[in-house]
Amino acid sequence: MIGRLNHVAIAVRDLGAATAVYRDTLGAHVSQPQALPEHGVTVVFIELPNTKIELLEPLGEASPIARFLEKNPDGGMHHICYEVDDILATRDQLKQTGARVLGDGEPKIGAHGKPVLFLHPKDFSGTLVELEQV
Ligand SMILES: CC[C@H](C(=O)O)C(=O)SCCNC(=O)CCNC(=O)[C@H](O)C(C)(C)COP(=O)(O)OP(=O)(O)OC[C@H]1O[C@@H](n2cnc3c(N)ncnc32)[C@H](O)[C@@H]1OP(=O)(O)O
Ligand SMILES: [Co+2]
Repeated sequence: MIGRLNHVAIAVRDLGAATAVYRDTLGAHVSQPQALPEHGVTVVFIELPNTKIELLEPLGEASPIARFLEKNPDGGMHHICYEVDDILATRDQLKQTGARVLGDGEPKIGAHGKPVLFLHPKDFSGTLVELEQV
């Protein structure tokens, strides 16, 4: 069902400051910021040899990561994204197991222009899971 690790996401209060840490302290190549108003976040991606790191900052009043940052003021690991071949078939299989698919259950287009879905952290060892169809 799940395939490659596409990215690990870290929620941050200040995307510029976090970008500077990864670029200047860790020597990473950081992409330009991408505002995703339909997802309530602004993101950058750090390409690593074997996967990507996504840094995300709240965008707008109804950001889904606002409460996470209230609980984790320094920021923190927010979600993990696995690649899947067929997101609708995977969703339907997961729903049959009782897993909760977040939102209206329909895939939305994510930062990579691909369909994504999110699964409730309470069903996956306290970890918010994102699925991206590749
Ligand atoms: C798609 C664009 C981009 C990309 O990669 O392409 C992105 O990844 S955008 C990422 C931002 N979008 C999302 O995160 C959408 C899915 N997230 C949600 O719907 C919410 O964040 C949700 C429902 C997971 C949590 O919402 P909220 O924090 O407002 O609700 P609660 O405080 O009631 O949380 C319920 C319960 O879950 C725990 N929780 C919340 N967030 C996380 C998390 N990231 N990891 C682990 N656990 C989490 C929270 O502590 C609550 O637990 P409790 O024991 O009841 O306190
Ligand atoms: Co993501």
